[in-house]
Amino acid sequence: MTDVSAHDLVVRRGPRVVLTGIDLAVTSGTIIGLVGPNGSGKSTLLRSLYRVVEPDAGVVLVGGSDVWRDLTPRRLARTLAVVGQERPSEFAFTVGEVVMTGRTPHHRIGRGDTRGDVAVVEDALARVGMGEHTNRPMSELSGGEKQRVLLARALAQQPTVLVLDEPTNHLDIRAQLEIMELVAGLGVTTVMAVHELTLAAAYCDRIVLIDQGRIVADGDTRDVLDSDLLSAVFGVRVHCGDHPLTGRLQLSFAPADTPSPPTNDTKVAT
Ligand SMILES: Nc1ncnc2c1ncn2[C@@H]1O[C@H](COP(=O)(O)OP(=O)(O)OP(=O)(O)O)[C@@H](O)[C@H]1O
Repeated sequence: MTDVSAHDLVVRRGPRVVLTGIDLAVTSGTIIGLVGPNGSGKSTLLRSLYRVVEPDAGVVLVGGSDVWRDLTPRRLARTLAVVGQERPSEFAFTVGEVVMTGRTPHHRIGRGDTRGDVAVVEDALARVGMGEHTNRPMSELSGGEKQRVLLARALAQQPTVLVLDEPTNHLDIRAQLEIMELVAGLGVTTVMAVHELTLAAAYCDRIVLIDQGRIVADGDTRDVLDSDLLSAVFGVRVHCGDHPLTGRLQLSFAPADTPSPPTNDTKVAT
């Protein structure tokens, strides 16, 4: 098991400060949901965790190692797998070939794929419901199928840390729930950026709310996904209630200027 932390991170892009004063601690085996408006800095924070954006100040530790000073990208990839927003240029390859690239960090240079690698790839594809698609070209897959394949590639890395940037992008509602159930069942330390706040509420152990490059709340799901806080950050009306089917937190939204119906007795932020 591996924990992840960030200490006093600052990221600048040209004259802009994109992230500042970021402190984050992710305990082994927990799922953290990173939520916030467009452009608030979620992807930049994730990219600094997976060693693509080097912070201008501060430190990122994965399993106690400083990702920039102690780890090469290859060594980090033996521990940490990513499903990012970047779309790889691998669409000339088959599904099986793309997922097999997840085994590369574990290969000695020059070693070919083993039967063990093939078994890991088959298992990863089966887990995301793509076991029948191994030989199809990536170029012909739908957006949701591609997203599942990219998750399978991350699983094939056999990581102890997963970083997911909008993992349910392009997925239909059933697939969203299946993927979140799968991730929750892995028991792997997970940091994910999520726009679907009801999904974040259902599957994350903790929520970190980020706005304009700063963490504005970090805590239990029901404390952070609070109607007043979300209303202030997103500029919309928010209703928090219990999901009628699961009892988990459920959120509904309306434009800021929406009047309440006459007999509304539920908690709604204005
Ligand atoms: N390389 C860059 N150069 C200039 N500005 C950048 C760069 N990368 C990110 N930014 C800016 O930093 C801010 C944060 O971007 P980021 O992608 O981290 O936001 P986000 O919260 O992931 O947004 P979204 O929800 O829209 O995906 C944005 O305003 C973005 O335009």
